[in-house]
Amino acid sequence: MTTPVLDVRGLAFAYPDGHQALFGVDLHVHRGERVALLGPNGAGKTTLVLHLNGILAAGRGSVTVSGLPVAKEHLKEIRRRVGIVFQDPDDQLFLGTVRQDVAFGPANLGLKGAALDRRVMDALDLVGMADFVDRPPHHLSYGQRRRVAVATVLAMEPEILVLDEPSSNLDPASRRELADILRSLDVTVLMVTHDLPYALELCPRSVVLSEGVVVADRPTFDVLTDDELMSAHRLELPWGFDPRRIDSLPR
Ligand SMILES: Nc1ncnc2c1ncn2[C@@H]1O[C@H](COP(=O)(O)OP(=O)(O)OP(=O)(O)O)[C@@H](O)[C@H]1O
Repeated sequence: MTTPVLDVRGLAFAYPDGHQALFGVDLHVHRGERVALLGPNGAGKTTLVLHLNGILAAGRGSVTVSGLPVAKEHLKEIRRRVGIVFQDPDDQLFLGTVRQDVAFGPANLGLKGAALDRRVMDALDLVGMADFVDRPPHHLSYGQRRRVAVATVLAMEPEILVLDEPSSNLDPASRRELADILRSLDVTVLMVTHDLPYALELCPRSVVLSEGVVVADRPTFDVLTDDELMSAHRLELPWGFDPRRIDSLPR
């Protein structure tokens, strides 16, 4: 078996006020997988994600990314390997142009000149935003800003792309276009979402976190059709959506 890209073992964490948010979480993600992280509000999903690039430090247990422990001495490399796209694109876009925002991370790693330009354009091409390279991000629509936020992370050539609620606030066409983009990328994906049809469409595997514990780690279809599991952990499908009536599932 190859080394997992993401290897979380026995991760436990309490916030400074004493609230225990994670109780011994195990999660192994291999190269090329797309995994959905599901669970009700307050389950600990964000807390887990914030451990993946060292924003929070494990109380107990460990996180490694392609064999490298998430620890203070490796943070720069860990943050290159783990690209997190936060829910609000405006948390990620803060410079004058799309080019500057996408160049920011790779320039910090020392890339310059033509190599930096190529990296920026390649990342924007992947999300279909190359024509917007000289536009100010605040002149773009929300869906376009989300794509540029994904490009800022792709420009770092991460080993794992972590997306927090990628479909939120997108209109149906933008939601589908982003799904097409994510499916086309040659990168390992961990996606936090409450949008269960999106999880089914994009992620063959789902991990369900509830009250700081992994309660299921199975094919997404199996999770979404397990009525007992779904109702026990406050997971609900949108009205009228039946996973059994989907023609083809992602691989
Ligand atoms: N800074 C903090 N201090 C204390 N408790 C916190 C803090 N941040 C989160 N929590 C608590 O930790 C638990 C897990 O929160 P977390 O944000 O990880 O959940 P989540 O699964 O991401 O929820 P949501 O789906 O609502 O985004 C919750 O009970 C929350 O109230």
